Amino acid sequence: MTPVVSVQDVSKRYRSVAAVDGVSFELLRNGIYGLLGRNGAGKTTLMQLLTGQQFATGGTIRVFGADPVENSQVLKQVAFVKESQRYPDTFRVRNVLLAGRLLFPDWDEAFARSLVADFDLPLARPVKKLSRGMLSALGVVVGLASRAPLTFFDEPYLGLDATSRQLFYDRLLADYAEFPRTVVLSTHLIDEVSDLIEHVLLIERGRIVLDEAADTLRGQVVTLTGPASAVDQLIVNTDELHREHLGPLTRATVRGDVPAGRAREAGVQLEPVSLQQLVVRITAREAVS
Ligand SMILES: Nc1ncnc2c1ncn2[C@@H]1O[C@H](COP(=O)(O)OP(=O)(O)OP(=O)(O)O)[C@@H](O)[C@H]1O
Repeated sequence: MTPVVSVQDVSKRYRSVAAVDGVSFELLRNGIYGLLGRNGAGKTTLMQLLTGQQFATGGTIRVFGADPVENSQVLKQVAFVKESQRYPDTFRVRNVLLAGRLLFPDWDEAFARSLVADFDLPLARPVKKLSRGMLSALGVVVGLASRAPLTFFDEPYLGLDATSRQLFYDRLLADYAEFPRTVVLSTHLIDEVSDLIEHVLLIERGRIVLDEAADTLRGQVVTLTGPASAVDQLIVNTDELHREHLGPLTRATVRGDVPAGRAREAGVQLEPVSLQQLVVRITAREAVS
């Protein structure tokens, strides 16, 4: 299958900072990708590169088979919802919807209107008079109603309350089921989106350190707690992400197969690891190395 996005050895330098440092990956048609990573890891820069808003210092980027920079054929299929989105000073909420209708070929006006009602947005209010959370909700409305085949949400929910965030997740999932597309969601609220994400891209200091299906990860990462020698024997063929000592016990987080039966016999307790814990463990390890 031809990927929607193909990135090969791409870098972006800002003077001495390597914001993106030789990354290669693909985004396939119809999937919800979580683009995760710590502050300053390079997530926004990567999305700017993929949406033609920045020039790469090196490497090759193909979006729908072509270079996205100043390519209207590509860019009309791409929506980029960012926390810092600016609108013209005179715009009211309804002007933003009109702009969406004009910009995006797959825009669904009825869906946009129902989302506006869901988020309780006042159509006639000037955008600059919206609260912080309402502004974020407006971005979410545009991103969802655009039905763009490639949609980026870059931390779209600054100021959004928990109920509105849940509304976003629910509407995204329901609409995605009916109109599958490629969605990239960058967020620090990993626990909240862990059931939504089908594929994880983890970036740390400009490099991709994890590119894996979420289902694969769910079964693969565990924490073992038990006597050190028993833990050590069980994890010989795994990738150790973290280890701590709790008195006589060792607690190790690993990626790989750990035989549950043998663990039980050895008095070692196995616990699943959440996506958020996994991200914390991997980024902490990368920071040390
Ligand atoms: N225009 C710029 N000029 C100089 N440095 C920049 C510029 N934009 C980003 N950077 C640097 O590039 C690195 C990556 O920044 P980026 O905004 O992509 O990170 P991020 O993963 O989106 O972070 P956060 O989660 O905090 O939003 C940071 O060190 C940042 O300071």
